[in-house]
Amino acid sequence: MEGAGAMEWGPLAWSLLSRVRQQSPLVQCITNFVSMDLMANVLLSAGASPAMIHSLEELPEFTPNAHALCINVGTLTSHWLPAMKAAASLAVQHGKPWVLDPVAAGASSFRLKACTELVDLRPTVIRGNGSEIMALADATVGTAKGVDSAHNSMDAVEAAKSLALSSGAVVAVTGAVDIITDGHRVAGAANGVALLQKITATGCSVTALIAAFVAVDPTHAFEATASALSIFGVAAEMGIEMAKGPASLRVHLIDSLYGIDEASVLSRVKITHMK
Ligand SMILES: Nc1ncnc2c1ncn2[C@@H]1O[C@H](COP(=O)(O)OP(=O)(O)OP(=O)(O)O)[C@@H](O)[C@H]1O
Ligand SMILES: Cc1ncsc1CCO
Ligand SMILES: [Mg+2]
Repeated sequence: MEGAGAMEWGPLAWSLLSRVRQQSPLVQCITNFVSMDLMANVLLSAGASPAMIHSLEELPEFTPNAHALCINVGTLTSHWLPAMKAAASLAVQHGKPWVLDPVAAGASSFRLKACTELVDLRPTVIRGNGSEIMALADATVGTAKGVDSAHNSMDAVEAAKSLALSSGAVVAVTGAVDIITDGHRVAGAANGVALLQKITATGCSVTALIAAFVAVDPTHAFEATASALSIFGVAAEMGIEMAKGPASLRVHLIDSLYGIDEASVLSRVKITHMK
């Protein structure tokens, strides 16, 4: 696939979603207990195939067969970390893309160190909220508010660029405008609704959706990441038209992602190059 320089974002995002639906990539998720259900359902509704498999013993047989891996440290313990590291190493060894969600990276030194060690294992994409990306880029504990962001995504643009350059990953910061950067290019995806912040694990789930999109076009991680973020936001925009609050938005978000068609993607995707 061509890069977005030569293509419009709408058709590109539609083409990637179509590939996810056709190829149904197997996405291994090592994720927190809170997000497992929503993450698996978001992946299924987009057409991908989720597998929440995290035991160290299974990884050598399972991870090489996955099309992408998503690692999320939300409910991290010292027992889970070795499996996360082993899975990341296997993914890299077998040429599979992997995506890191550094949940609450600045909440404790244990968590920050774990996230830094995972970044050293060369994720294809890192997706976090503003506070998480700033904590990780500056290697600082204490600036975050638990798993929720205390910063706007725009506050984290420079941190995202420096993390992208130091890690080699595409870095995405979610917020009112989602920022996507490889350290050189910066794009903004302006889809989504503020009420998503009142549904736990929507950020975790969009990270897994990024893994599914990168699975079908691993050599264009920047474009795949922006497209996944925008499509998720479009599904939320369509879902909110039917929702009465966070609980029903959660349901309509999944329905909208499942049913989203080409016309909706082409008319609603709002991605712009910022640099
Ligand atoms: N103010 C906003 N307006 C529109 N969309 C938003 C806004 N804030 C967040 N979003 C969207 O909500 C989703 C989750 O992003 P958020 O930054 O809240 O993730 P998070 O903090 O990691 O969430 P969680 O930890 O609960 O999974 C993304 O799709 C993002 O684009
Ligand atoms: C609420 C919560 N706590 C740890 S992980 C998680 C899900 C949102 O990140
Ligand atoms: Mg999060």
